[in-house]
Amino acid sequence: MTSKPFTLRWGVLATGGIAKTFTKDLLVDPSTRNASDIRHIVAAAASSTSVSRASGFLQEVGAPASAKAYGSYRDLVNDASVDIIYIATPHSHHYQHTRLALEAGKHVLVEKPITVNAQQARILFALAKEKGLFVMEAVWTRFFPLTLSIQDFIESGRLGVVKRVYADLSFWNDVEAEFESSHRMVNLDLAGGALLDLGIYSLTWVFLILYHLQNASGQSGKRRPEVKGAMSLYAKTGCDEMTSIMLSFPGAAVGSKKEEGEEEGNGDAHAIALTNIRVSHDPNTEHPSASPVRIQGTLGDITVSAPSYRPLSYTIIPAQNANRGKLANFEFQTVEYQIPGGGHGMFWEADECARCIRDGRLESEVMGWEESEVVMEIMDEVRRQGELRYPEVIESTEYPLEGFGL
Ligand SMILES: NC(=O)C1=CN([C@@H]2O[C@H](COP(=O)(O)OP(=O)(O)OC[C@H]3O[C@@H](n4cnc5c(N)ncnc54)[C@H](OP(=O)(O)O)[C@@H]3O)[C@@H](O)[C@H]2O)C=CC1
Ligand SMILES: O=C1OC[C@@H](O)[C@H](O)[C@H]1O
Repeated sequence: MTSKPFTLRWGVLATGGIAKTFTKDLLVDPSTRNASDIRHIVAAAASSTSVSRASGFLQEVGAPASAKAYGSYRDLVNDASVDIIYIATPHSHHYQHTRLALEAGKHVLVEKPITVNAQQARILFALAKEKGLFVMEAVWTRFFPLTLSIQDFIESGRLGVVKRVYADLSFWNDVEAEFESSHRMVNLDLAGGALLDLGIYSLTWVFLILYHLQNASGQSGKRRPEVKGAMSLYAKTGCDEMTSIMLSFPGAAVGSKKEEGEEEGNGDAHAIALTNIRVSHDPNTEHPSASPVRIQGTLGDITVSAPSYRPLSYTIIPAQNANRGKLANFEFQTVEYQIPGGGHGMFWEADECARCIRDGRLESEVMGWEESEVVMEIMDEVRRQGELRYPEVIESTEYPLEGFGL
């Protein structure tokens, strides 16, 4: 007997670039990705600019005629026919808009980075817990079958003990010519800059392996890394244009299979997380650079194709040399993926929201609250070391504040 799929009704808050991409993915038939247990309905969208912008958006993405258009975010979160709000405003606005939705009793999927600092994230998670609502940071890369397959491979122990992860997401921009000072990539009032927009993916790859896969049993929790950052600021706006982070995970190397009774811990692991808006991880597509993500175990490497936020292949490379030969039990292989259904690949995170809400879970195990919080703490620390502070109004935890279209 097949049971009816669980239906999740979405309200889209904001009508910019990623809101369009995500909403189109919501409309992709889940059966194209072999998902028969859930379905998504685009129930409404809101623009802070005008109701006509919201209706133009709904038309453009191909939403059903029943979808409602609102000219205010508050009206959207108060719509009884909406279960979950997808927040796609600039980073600076995530805290205020997530609170708006939670206070109205709605579940939330909020674009990355969840907030501009860790304290804001903590408050949101506490509020969601108090109200019994689901909240997740929309780090879509975590939900790709490719990503889960890499994690499985490492957990199986076949790569040995992971000692080092290198991850880069950087773009070759003519910053002065391409970005007006008001552009969200460089505007400090919108928490612009490389770290929060792109560097979060480099940290994501580090965390997917060296944090997420840590075996925390028998310890008081997962081991957090020590962090050293280098940051250079863009003279025109003060946002970060280059940020490089070294992380050391003491005694937290992951990957080997432990035998019964064996001591916890595989020694240290190191990571390098890079981001830049002056030079690229791959400046010339005719002559591709080395992989932007490299995971190095004692039995071999995994390299991941660019771009690191939406890779379509990875390669497993068994370590081998004249002295030691090959100890790994796998062969060199490139594994290729396609995004099904003509979508962009954002539907997998939407499916996760539906399943969590269906099952009464307030947080996802793939992108849980604690991990979002620790990543934010690292970005706070790197900013502290780099002396980058955003304007008080967007670092604030006060709510509600004027000027956020509430
Ligand atoms: N997961 C991913 O792959 C991606 C994620 N992102 C994330 O999504 C978020 C939005 O990025 P993106 O869609 O590219 O941004 P856009 O600038 O294209 O869109 C942002 C939207 O937010 C609304 N908004 C509300 N207040 C403001 C304000 N003060 N200034 C500007 N816009 C405002 C506007 O919609 P309206 O007028 O309708 O209210 C605007 O269209 C960011 O947090 C970014 O990190 C971005 C790109 C890719
Ligand atoms: O999340 C993102 O991924 C792709 C980038 O181009 C974009 O700026 C960023 O927000």
